[in-house]
Amino acid sequence: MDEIPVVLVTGGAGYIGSHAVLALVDAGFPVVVFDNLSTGVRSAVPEGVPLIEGDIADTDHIAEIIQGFQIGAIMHFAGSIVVSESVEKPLKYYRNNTLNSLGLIETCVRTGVKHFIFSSTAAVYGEPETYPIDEDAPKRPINPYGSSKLMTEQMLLDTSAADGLNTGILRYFNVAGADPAGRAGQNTPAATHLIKVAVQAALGVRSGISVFGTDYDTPDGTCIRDYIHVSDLADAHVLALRHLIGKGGNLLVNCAYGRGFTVREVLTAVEKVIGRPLPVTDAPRRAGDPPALVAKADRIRDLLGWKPAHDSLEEMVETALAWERRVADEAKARRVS
Ligand SMILES: NC(=O)c1ccc[n+]([C@@H]2O[C@H](COP(=O)([O-])OP(=O)(O)OC[C@H]3O[C@@H](n4cnc5c(N)ncnc54)[C@H](O)[C@@H]3O)[C@@H](O)[C@H]2O)c1
Ligand SMILES: O=c1ccn([C@@H]2O[C@H](COP(=O)(O)OP(=O)(O)O[C@H]3O[C@H](CO)[C@H](O)[C@H](O)[C@H]3O)[C@@H](O)[C@H]2O)c(=O)[nH]1
Repeated sequence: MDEIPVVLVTGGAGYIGSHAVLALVDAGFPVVVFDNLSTGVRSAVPEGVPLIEGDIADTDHIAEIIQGFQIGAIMHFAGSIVVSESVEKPLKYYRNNTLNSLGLIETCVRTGVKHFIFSSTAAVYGEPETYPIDEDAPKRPINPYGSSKLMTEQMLLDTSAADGLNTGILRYFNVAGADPAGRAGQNTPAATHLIKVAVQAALGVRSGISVFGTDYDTPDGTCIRDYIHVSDLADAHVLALRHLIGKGGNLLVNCAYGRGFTVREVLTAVEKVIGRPLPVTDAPRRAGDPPALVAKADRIRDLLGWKPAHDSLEEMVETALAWERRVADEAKARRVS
């Protein structure tokens, strides 16, 4: 590989961004993190990696950083991510995920950044008519979160065609787990993700867990999702960057394993790992939730040679649990001292 760009990671203090930072550093890329710490935390950024606190809305600040650090590639994780909140506060999502991305993309073009990798989502597909969902399936988001991300995808594709920005659009399905070496995990205390909430309930950090919707048209009535381990996803980002550096152009891939689990199956896996039942309550459907999202996940393997290394539900649960135990132990130690 002839070019080793300095990579600016927006949202690098967050859950997925912090794992991508580890993967980039492990692969030998110089990295700079930019984050407003709205949900991310300073401690998620490894020692030796500069963390610049700021908001992606501040394009002058971004331009200064791009020029100062001679940034050649951007991985854009910063955004608002809670589907149900997007239904209640759509404009927050259009501002942070669409408008702020527009400013960032414009700044990249203006300052000559060559490569841009974007965190998109399975939520762009809405309620697909055929399964598994391939990348060319119709995009009909059913919540503002998905719409806000789809608009950014389109801006990137158009900018790539007009200005030659090499663009990687990575549509993540449901991301779970934590770094198997224990260096990172999901830090957001109010996180809403199923596996995170379930392991917190297992440890008594939460009093229990609700199953949102038990009357979906699925084998056990609960929603189906295609869960992907965060470290496999982080590796996919490094491969995507290498692909753009080597080949240029565009890349648009689903990031998933291509198989789904119901909410109840996930909770059973957590119970198996902890060896006891969870305090589970059935609850009404949550706004904006599609019944099933399972990917056709061949393109990422074919184009990038991606080989998942952590693709068992058990490992996702175990690594999430190990991280949550560590966070709980640290909090306990702080209370005692
Ligand atoms: N977690 C998932 O299952 C999932 C699935 C699909 C797509 N995604 C996408 O992946 C990306 C990362 O998600 P995550 O789960 O790591 O969430 P996260 O909340 O842990 O990380 C987002 C990070 O962006 C920062 N941020 C938010 N708005 C910002 C702004 N205006 N300026 C600067 N920093 C800002 C936050 O402080 C945080 O560190 C998001 O774009 C999300 O939409 C996540
Ligand atoms: O306490 C909980 C939490 C979740 N669920 C259910 O578990 C499934 C997964 O929910 P998550 O909140 O873990 O994830 P989402 O599918 O809502 O959304 C996630 O994956 C999407 C892509 O599939 C988006 O990108 C989004 O950012 C990301 O949070 C859903 O059916 C949800 O209703 C529960 O039953 N109880």
